[in-house]
Amino acid sequence: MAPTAPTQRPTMRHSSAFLLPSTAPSSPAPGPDDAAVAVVVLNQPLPRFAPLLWSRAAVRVCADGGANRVFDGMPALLPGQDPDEVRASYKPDVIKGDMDSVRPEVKEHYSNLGTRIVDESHDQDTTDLHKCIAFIAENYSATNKSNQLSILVLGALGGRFDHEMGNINVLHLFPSINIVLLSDDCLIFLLSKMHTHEIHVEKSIEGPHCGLIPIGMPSTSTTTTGLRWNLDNTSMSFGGLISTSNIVEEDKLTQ
Ligand SMILES: Nc1ncnc2c1ncn2[C@@H]1O[C@H](COP(=O)(O)OP(=O)(O)OP(=O)(O)O)[C@@H](O)[C@H]1O
Ligand SMILES: Cc1ncc(C[n+]2csc(CCO)c2C)c(N)n1
Repeated sequence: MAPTAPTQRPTMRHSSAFLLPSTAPSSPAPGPDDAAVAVVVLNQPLPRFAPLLWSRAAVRVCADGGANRVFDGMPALLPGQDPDEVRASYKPDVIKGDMDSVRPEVKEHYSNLGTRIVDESHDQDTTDLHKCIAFIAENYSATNKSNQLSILVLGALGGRFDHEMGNINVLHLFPSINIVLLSDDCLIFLLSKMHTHEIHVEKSIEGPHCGLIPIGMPSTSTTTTGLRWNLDNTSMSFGGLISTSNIVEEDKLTQ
């Protein structure tokens, strides 16, 4: 019998250039060839780089109580500026969720400025983040055919563990969308098995640590380049090997 040809998986490119200040001398900030960015704000303290990412985003969505964080937190992160002006400039396009956390005066404030309010209080089986990603996938990904859309989720890590797990589950629910979960200290994304992956590391702002964690299911065979402890056709699972405290050695990692 003839050997089966190896199946070609498309390559997904990952870059955190969206976090670079526009004044960085060596690496340019995101340009026209970079992915279009959508920002989702969760109900957690805003990361310090929230104003930068907000200003780079093509669409800004607040998950329910995330709107309170923008209302209270953007003026706090920009102390030299008038709070009312900050609130007028940092206006969400959409607030979506089951609306049990957004304060009534915050909802009214943004509604009066033209923010679209999508009340899904009837759905108590999906999280507010899930609702927001589904909304972006339905309404915005088709308009970005030439440019891959990256969805940056602010405040997704470092809070309540059940919420963190719910946030990670959303990565598995939308494996072909490039979703990045962010906090002040960490960023994570899914390396879907439908793709191979190229990760461009911005050493000025990320690393040197990089973990590969088989969350959700074991990985039967993982091969990497660019790390200090590369995997070579290695399986990973909880109860077996998982790659924590690995270290980035090159600007480009592959998996
Ligand atoms: N402590 C947290 N840690 C991580 N993510 C969070 C945390 N709190 C909220 N989130 C995220 O923000 C989204 C909106 O939060 P919000 O508090 O409005 O949700 P909720 O459904 O009312 O939560 P709860 O389970 O507390 O009723 C959630 O869907 C979740 O993704
Ligand atoms: C098995 C099961 N566990 C938990 C919930 C609760 N829940 C999950 S998502 C959500 C909405 C949060 O905004 C709520 C209340 C459920 N429905 N089903």
